[in-house]
Amino acid sequence: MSHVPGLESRREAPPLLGPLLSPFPLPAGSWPRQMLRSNHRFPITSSSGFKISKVIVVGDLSVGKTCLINRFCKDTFDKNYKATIGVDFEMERFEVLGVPFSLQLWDTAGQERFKCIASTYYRGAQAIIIVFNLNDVASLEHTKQWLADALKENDPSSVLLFLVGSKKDLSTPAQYALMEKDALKVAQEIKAEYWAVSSLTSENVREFFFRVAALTFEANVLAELEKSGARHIGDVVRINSDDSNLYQTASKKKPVCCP
Ligand SMILES: Nc1nc2c(ncn2[C@@H]2O[C@H](COP(=O)(O)OP(=O)(O)OP(=O)(O)O)[C@@H](O)[C@H]2O)c(=O)[nH]1
Ligand SMILES: [Mg+2]
Repeated sequence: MSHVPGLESRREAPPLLGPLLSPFPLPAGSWPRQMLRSNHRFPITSSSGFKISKVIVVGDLSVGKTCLINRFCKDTFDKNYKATIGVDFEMERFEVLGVPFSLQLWDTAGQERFKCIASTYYRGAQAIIIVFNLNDVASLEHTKQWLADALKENDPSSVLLFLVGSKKDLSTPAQYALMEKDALKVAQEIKAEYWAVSSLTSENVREFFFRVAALTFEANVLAELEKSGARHIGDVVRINSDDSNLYQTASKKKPVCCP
């Protein structure tokens, strides 16, 4: 299983990465519990803005949003469908090069009758994950509407977009290849990164959320640096699968370029 060096989810720290990780205690405070379900107790704000990112997960009913989050956060899979009512919530904690970082994962309801409740939680997202079922082309067609609704409450120029095809285990390779073509086209149109996952087998689930964490963390660090004016020409902030250093300062003569 691959990983991003320097980026670890707290619950799944593999022993090999021990030196990069340091345990950190749960902060005091608690979440409002109405409509929410969280496995951790955290204050909702942080003194450092880049340490928490809000991520919303949207898409048609029964495409597998809840299973995706549960596979990553709890390593569980429930084959029985239980509709999400309004929203659910999970917090996943990471450490990126020693910096505690959390993703707030907002699991929204796909059922029409709960949509207006769920949409009140869209605001302030730094990433939008739009899920569709790889075996249901209508759910892919609906992704643009889900995105449009989510973008009404967010800044389209700064939000990160992910298009996720779910239930890959149910497709034959030939069926998957066909659907992938359409999905890549949609992803290109909406400028989203495309992933195909299976919550049943776990395929790509961890890799996908680590990617979300890496990109949102990077975006937040850049935004903080811009805000504080601490960033100089020639400085590079980057996280990708080959990097072990989050922040590098390059000389002006020989800048290091982002990939
Ligand atoms: N085979 C297979 N089934 C899946 C997978 N992911 C989800 N399912 C099944 O699909 C059904 C719906 O999953 P949910 O995660 O509850 O769907 P949802 O998108 O959260 O639905 P709403 O909360 O109504 O919006 C359940 O019966 C799951 O067991 C998967 O990767 N593979
Ligand atoms: Mg659900």
